[in-house]
Amino acid sequence: MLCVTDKPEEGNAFGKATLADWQQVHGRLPPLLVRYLLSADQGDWFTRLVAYLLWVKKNAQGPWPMYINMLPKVDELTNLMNYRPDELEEFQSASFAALASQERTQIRDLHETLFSSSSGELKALKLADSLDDTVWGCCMVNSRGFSDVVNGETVSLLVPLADMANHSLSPNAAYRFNVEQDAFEISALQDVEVGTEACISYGCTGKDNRGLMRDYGFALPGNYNDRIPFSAGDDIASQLAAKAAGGTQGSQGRPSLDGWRLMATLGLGGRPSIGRYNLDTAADAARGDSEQDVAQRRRLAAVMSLNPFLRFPGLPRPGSGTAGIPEWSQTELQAERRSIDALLAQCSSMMASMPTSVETDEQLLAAAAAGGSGAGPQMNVRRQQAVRVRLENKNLLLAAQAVLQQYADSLS
Ligand SMILES: C[S@@+](CC[C@H](N)C(=O)[O-])C[C@H]1O[C@@H](n2cnc3c(N)ncnc32)[C@H](O)[C@@H]1O
Repeated sequence: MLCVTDKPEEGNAFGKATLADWQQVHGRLPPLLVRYLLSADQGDWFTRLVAYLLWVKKNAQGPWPMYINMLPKVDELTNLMNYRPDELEEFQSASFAALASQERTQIRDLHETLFSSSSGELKALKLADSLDDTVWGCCMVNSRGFSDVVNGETVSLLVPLADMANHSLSPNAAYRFNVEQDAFEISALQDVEVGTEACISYGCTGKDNRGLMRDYGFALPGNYNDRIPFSAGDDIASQLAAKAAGGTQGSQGRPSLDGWRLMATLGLGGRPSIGRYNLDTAADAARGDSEQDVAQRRRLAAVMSLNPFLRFPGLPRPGSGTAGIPEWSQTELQAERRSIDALLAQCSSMMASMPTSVETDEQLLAAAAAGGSGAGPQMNVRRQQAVRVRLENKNLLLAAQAVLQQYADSLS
């Protein structure tokens, strides 16, 4: 394995000693690389592990060439930093495109200042002849690196073969560094049937699909952390748009929904804390891969997206359904309906801003999976992944529309 630590100085379990052991087995490393790997103040664990991997890729013998050959090639990587500008359009999302180009800029800087064989600080090591080499190394460490805290020391590792385990919201296996055995272990958390995939948790349970795409290059169907970017309607752009459209949004102001009534209608329990409704418990109960769990997580993410617009009159109210919620006057009812309509209109306009339909996206993915020509010759792995992401974004909007419609129907 390749290992770097946050405390590489002598005397720590995984610093100098580990590097010395590695060299005994696999051969000497150049002094410049050893100095870089052991200097805590020069670069963080991430850049040190990338440097280590890039050197191993080009130079190490023994089992390393076989491992490197098993790793995906740069063309196969779907991490956001690897997207080209024309491929970014496939996300149909300004926020994914913005994050991707920010990532690309950062990686170009890192390449030029550190890894580049012609200009970087480590140029004598000839680690990266092109930007693609640096992108590859960074994506590998981002998406395949493990980290663990052992005796107070944070270790970051690349562990051949162990890094084949995929991420699951309901993992049946877990990893740890076993200090007594001096071994990295993946062990089952439960009985695992023959033929069942062993999955671990990447420890990314709080990441939305943008974060997952940035770090790993995949997105989760029904990611509970995803949020619809509803506008409060009080920013200048919305006010101007509302004015141009006849002033309805401006005159109505920020949408506001009765949180108690909405949750009772949707059959959701829980209560708000620190001004924010929390559905983590319900999301925790729907961590499986079944369509039902995916749909439930989307619905919960849709409700959580409405959080900024929820009010909870008469806090604290026990979660006892609609019982005890006072009758509304016609004026109050109309105000509530206007807010629902305003939020539904935002869903429709976000949906309309994406050029393809759910059906088209599904057909494109089915054609790509079947390997037919329906997806067109341009449908490389990054484009396919972007289509999956935009389809997920649309499904989240559909879930929000369903939630809002259910609430609207309950008021009539
Ligand atoms: C550590 S590797 C896991 C093994 C990987 N399948 C392989 O051998 O190349 C991490 C990569 O696997 C993929 N991956 C892991 N978990 C996934 C999941 N739940 N859904 C889709 N792709 C996943 C992503 O491409 C990620 O960057």
